[in-house]
Amino acid sequence: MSTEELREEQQFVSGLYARLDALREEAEAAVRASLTQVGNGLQARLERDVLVAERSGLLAAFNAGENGLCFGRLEFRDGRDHHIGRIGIRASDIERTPLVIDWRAEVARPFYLATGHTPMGLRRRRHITTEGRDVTALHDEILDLSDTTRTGHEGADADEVLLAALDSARTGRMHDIVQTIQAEQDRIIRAPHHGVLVVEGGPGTGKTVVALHRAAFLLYAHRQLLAKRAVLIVGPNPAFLGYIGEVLPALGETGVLLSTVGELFPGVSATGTDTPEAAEVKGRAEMADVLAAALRDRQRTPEPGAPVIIEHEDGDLVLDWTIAQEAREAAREADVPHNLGRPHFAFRVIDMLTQQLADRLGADPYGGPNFLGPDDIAQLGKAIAASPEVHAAIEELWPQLTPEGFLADFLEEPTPHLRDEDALLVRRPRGAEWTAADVPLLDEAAELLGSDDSAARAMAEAERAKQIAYAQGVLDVSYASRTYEFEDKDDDESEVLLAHDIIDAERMAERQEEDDHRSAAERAAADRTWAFGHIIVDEAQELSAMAWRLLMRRCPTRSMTLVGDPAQTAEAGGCGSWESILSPYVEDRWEYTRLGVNYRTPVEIMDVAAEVPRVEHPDFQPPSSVRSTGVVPWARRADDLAAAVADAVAAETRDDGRLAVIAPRELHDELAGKLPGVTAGEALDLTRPVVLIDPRQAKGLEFDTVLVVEPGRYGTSDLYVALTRATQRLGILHAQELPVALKQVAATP
Ligand SMILES: Nc1ncnc2c1ncn2[C@@H]1O[C@H](COP(=O)(O)OP(=O)(O)OP(=O)(O)O)[C@@H](O)[C@H]1O
Repeated sequence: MSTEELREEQQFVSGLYARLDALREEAEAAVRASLTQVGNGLQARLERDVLVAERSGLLAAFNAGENGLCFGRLEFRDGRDHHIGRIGIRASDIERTPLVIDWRAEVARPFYLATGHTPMGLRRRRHITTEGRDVTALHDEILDLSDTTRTGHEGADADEVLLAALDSARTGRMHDIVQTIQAEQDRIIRAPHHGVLVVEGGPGTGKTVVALHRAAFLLYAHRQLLAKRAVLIVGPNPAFLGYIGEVLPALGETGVLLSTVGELFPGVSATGTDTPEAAEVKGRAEMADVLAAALRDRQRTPEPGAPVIIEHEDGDLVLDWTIAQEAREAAREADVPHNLGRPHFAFRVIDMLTQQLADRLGADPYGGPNFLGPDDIAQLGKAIAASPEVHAAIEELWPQLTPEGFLADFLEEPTPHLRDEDALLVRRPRGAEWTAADVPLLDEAAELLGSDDSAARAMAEAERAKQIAYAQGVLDVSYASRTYEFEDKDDDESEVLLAHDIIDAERMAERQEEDDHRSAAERAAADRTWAFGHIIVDEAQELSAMAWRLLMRRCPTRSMTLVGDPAQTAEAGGCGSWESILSPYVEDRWEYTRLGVNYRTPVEIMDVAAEVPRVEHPDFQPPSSVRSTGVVPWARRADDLAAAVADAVAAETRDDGRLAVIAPRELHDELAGKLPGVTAGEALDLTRPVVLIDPRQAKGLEFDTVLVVEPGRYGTSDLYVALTRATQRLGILHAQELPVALKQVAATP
């Protein structure tokens, strides 16, 4: 191995870190200085905010650059020579020469796509491995076969770097894969952002990690739009979101909101749980009509012949079926949400009651015209409109409702709108905790109800227009700030990232509203009506039809990436096929793509796991595993299951890496008692060496070693998920019979 090459690369990388340090210090100093700057007036505040925002964004990127700043090098046949890194950095010279190119730039693509067959102009591709700031290894691939120059770092196996990454011990947190993105993954990451892209693939094919890199790529390629509208990533549960939460910050990206569907109704935290059957009922598409019908029932009339009598200073008012019916029709014809229809209803009722009173008070006993003039009638109308009794009667017939109040009423008594057997499943007393399956229903209710904030909106809009106009002026004069070091686009269209690109006038103005310094993602989290720039849904196969309605409302442009695996569907309410999910929203205008290589599970484990779906689908083909470890899965029968699990955990725990015991929930208490220091329950800490989870919690996660306990009690898809979580070793412990699919697993005493 040539130490000279290594030394030269080290020198380059050290220089790069020195530049990173300088840039970071500059940015920190700028933030500090701006924060202490007490300028006078709005302009000074705006300028300060611009600076703080752009420098803070840069700081996040610089901090991300600390680990694995530079990991590749491309030498082209035409003499071009580029280093590839996590972020782009330029030198301080007058030309602002790119030192390292952002992995997302077009010019970096051959790093991921070039092959001996299609070298994309490359002579040599180098993988640079670093630990901290030290270069520890180089792997070179010669792509131009006529080139006879050798560096001494040509590896026998081009996949060495990938395999080292796949073999490494797990930490309980997902890591980025910028150094080893595979060609099939690269195409998905960089696919155009318009429209719906479905990414399907079996366990371990990189769906999640690819989706996260896609978010990073889209934020890079469409920064202006997405910094403003933010990207939403939806995952199945909070533990999973914790597991993937470090990937985007490690790529320098912060404009992303990670959320479960249950967290998407601001002000409501879904702490309750539903039975799977209740969740299934609540998730059905027909619930939209059911809620609409329940709401129509809240728009009432008195029974014919049993009018509401309202005491009034000028005599009783009779609000009968005819008046209420006519007012209700008029309000419904307005075709607006319920709460916005209420003023229409109230207006008609007041109008008709006024007429009623006027007819009575001004009647000419001799049959002539009414004595009252228009002014008198207007006076009567005012008095009626101000009457608390009249308001109470209107409220009774067409109440002002909140989504929470309306849904709580509905769940307390879901008949007659639901069939008896379904009503039995979802019925619950008022005041019960909200569940994740309630959130799409609350969102639906909010849509049906609307809120009468038109006056407030008009005022806010006028104020905003003023702010935008002013902020635009400030931006125009204050940007001589071409001090960005970022390499942001490929060489051909090389362009320095301007402050304008990061903060435009609109966003600037938004920042000013009530001194609102939150990021777009933070503001989006607090706003039910926020329209995201792009939505990524992981484990998309699990979402109910009602959850899809909620998500589609959050993404009117339908710029979405959906990743999932129908074979892993666990929720009874999960949608059956991509067609059935998507056709109501985009018909057949969506792209479908598949990932076919399993990067997680070695072939020995996958052979065992694949037998599970094959019981029902004999032709089932799992993704092909990229690795083989020679370690064969085992099964052990034990009467004292908890003791056997404790022994197995002791035997399988390694110094580094993570072990998961996956067991049915009802065994958790007993198992936890035998596993000191284990983490379990809702507040899981996945970074701990041993975790105890049930199959649903295991979704999307991975561990070095997995012990699956009592698999006979799992459903097919839960079992398939559980068996495909290990990167190295799989053991099965059972007291009951093994399911047929696992009978072949080597039994150990
Ligand atoms: N190109 C790659 N380089 C390095 N590691 C990779 C690559 N692709 C995938 N991986 C790793 O493979 C593992 C599985 O990836 P991921 O969790 O994204 O798969 P998945 O398809 O979402 O799986 P599942 O459906 O089972 O949840 C992760 O550890 C991921 O980092």
